[in-house]
Amino acid sequence: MDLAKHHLQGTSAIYYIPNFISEDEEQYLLRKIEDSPKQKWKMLNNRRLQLWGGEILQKNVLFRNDLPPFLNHYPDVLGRLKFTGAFDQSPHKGPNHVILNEYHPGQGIMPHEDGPSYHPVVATISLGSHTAFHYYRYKDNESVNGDSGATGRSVEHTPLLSLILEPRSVVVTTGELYTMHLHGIDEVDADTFAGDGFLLLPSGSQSLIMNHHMIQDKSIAQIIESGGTIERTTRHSLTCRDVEKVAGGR
Ligand SMILES: O=C(O)CCC(=O)C(=O)O
Ligand SMILES: [Fe+2]
Repeated sequence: MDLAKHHLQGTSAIYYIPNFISEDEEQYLLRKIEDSPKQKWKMLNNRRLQLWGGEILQKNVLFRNDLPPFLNHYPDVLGRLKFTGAFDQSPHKGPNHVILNEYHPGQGIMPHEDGPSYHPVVATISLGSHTAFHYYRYKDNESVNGDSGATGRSVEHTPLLSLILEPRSVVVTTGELYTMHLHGIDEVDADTFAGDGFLLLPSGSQSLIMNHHMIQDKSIAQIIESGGTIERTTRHSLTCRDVEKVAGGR
């Protein structure tokens, strides 16, 4: 696959591929997720998740678990990701770890960095619903005191860049956007567009959707261009990465 064809212009290091999986594959994956044992879910305050491929327990080392067949046999999304070439420079030449996140409308994920356990390439597949995904910059020379008393760096309020992720798409983030910036999803029920590619943020300001010209879903594309609101439904995302260090060395 020619990854360069999917490069997001105006960014150093983002690739966006619509319809990375088919509708049948999406339904199959959603069924497998629904059928997964209840105890696989880790409950967080405002989201639940599952870890596949193992757990990162100490010193950024992955203690491996088998990946489920729906990731590496049918529909083999991990093989397909390898084939894009995005992971050619990573130690295992492909993702060995997947986080499944579930977001109901109104749920999201605070701006964060993914940290040093992973090779700095991340591929995220969206299932079931679109979402708006933001990258943020740290503020220069400014720190804040967090709840734990730890001093952190404060984050710019307005995203550096924003994307709409369609169901069945994959977004690949590499380089500085991964290593120096943060990413997050606002906790909103719906996304409202001002037209001409601009998203209205909860703060009232606007952010240009950088991939608006790459959107394949006609109704989503039309609302992004002309203005309007798209309700979110439940979204499942598969965040696929290569953990560099693996217990036992493989
Ligand atoms: O659900 C997403 O698209 C992002 C998830 C994420 O950033 C993470 O799990 O670290
Ligand atoms: Fe993340």
